Amino acid sequence: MAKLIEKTVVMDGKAIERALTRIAHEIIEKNKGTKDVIIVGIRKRGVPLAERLSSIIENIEGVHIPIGVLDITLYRDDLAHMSYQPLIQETHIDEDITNKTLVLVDDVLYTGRTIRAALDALIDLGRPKKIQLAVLIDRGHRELPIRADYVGKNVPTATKEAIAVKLTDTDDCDKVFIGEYI
Ligand SMILES: O=P(O)(O)OC[C@H]1O[C@H](OP(=O)(O)OP(=O)(O)O)[C@H](O)[C@@H]1O
Ligand SMILES: O=c1cc[nH]c(=O)[nH]1
Repeated sequence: MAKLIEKTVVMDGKAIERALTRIAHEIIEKNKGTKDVIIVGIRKRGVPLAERLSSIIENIEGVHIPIGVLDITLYRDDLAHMSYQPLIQETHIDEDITNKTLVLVDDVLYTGRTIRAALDALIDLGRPKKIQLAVLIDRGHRELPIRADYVGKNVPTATKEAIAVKLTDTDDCDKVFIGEYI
């Protein structure tokens, strides 16, 4: 199993908090408020990011935004290996998504395969009015015509590198670094 070595820290906890606060404002602005907005986090780290966005929006607007969860696993040898297949494990969205604005949230956007699988799963559930995408990091290297509406930080990377997002909810701290497999 390849080991990921930390090379460069690209966001610390403060930077992550500021980026999420900006994205929360952008979501409110783009949707002219929060009516009919549901935030859907992709496990694993998209879920705490979705919760943080929902709570920031609630602080700004005084409105609770419902959260849904998609569990999608990528089958592959390691992150440097390009051809992997996303598999939908579970979908938990309590609300009816018909005519709603869904904001999908993930930590890293890379090839776009996870988001394509997420779109398939959401469209199977019903007919949302629109689906938007928020990611903490866009590292480039798309293999599908997918782009994010809200980006915390664009981080150009080499394919041999990997982005690691660490969040206190799932790890020991809040930080994003570029690493390399050895
Ligand atoms: O654009 P893509 O090429 O699909 O890559 C992005 C996905 O890869 C990572 O998930 P990972 O499989 O590492 O799972 P994790 O979220 O549990 O860390 C990341 O969280 C995204 O979901
Ligand atoms: O570098 C990458 C690519 C996909 N997913 C990650 O979490 N990091």
